[in-house]
Amino acid sequence: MGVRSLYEVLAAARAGGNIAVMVDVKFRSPRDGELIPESRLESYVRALVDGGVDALSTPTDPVYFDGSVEKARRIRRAAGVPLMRKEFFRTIEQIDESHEAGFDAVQLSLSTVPDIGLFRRMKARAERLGMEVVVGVHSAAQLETAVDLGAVAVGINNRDITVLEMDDGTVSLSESLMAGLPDGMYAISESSFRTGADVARAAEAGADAVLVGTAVAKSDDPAATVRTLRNGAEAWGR
Ligand SMILES: O=C(O)c1ccccc1NCC(=O)[C@H](O)[C@H](O)COP(=O)(O)O
Repeated sequence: MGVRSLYEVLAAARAGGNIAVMVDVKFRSPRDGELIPESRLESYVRALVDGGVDALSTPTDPVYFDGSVEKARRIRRAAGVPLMRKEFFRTIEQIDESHEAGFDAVQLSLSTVPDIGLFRRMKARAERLGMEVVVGVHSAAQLETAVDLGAVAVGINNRDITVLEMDDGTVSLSESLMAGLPDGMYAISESSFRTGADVARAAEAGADAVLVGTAVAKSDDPAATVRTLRNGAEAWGR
């Protein structure tokens, strides 16, 4: 089994002057419809691992993203890399459930958990269980809140999850927020990557990782796509 710490993946990328490649295993999206048929789950995840993916995430929401904790368990069994849960978290019990399902990390997004008291309790509970916490942000004000919360890592979502990512999203959001990132805080630039040039922009802005979902799911050869991204994003999406 490989490294199961997302923080370590981010630290290694920063130390090596690289950008880590994370893939969001998303079965459908409100914007694009079906992306990965359930019957392809294991072969898709194995292809990502073959391509050298550094870490994975998956949205477990069943309504909009066709995810589930059961599918997450299958991803867990198919891959030894760090696995992060994305969800419209509502309760502390979902944090316990995440740990029990084998997630290494949870992304708690300030857009979807705006109650800071609840946010703090969820974060503390996750950390007490030994999980890592990525604080999801979509604005400069949320980045300030993430700093106040003592975030180790932020996920800068270039798309707006409150409109179910129906917006186009652009890496320029990551570029502008990265300028206010404190030293020592890790950053994942998430969503809306279509070309190598987008990834190169995130890397130049100082992101430690990119999180790509739709573009990898839609590619004819997901392993080759991940490999291209890891070897230098320039050749991707041309
Ligand atoms: O970001 C969240 O907090 C979230 C919560 C619940 C369901 C989904 C959520 N995010 C989804 C994503 O962030 C994207 O699927 C991911 O970044 C990949 O985006 P894309 O490459 O544009 O498909």
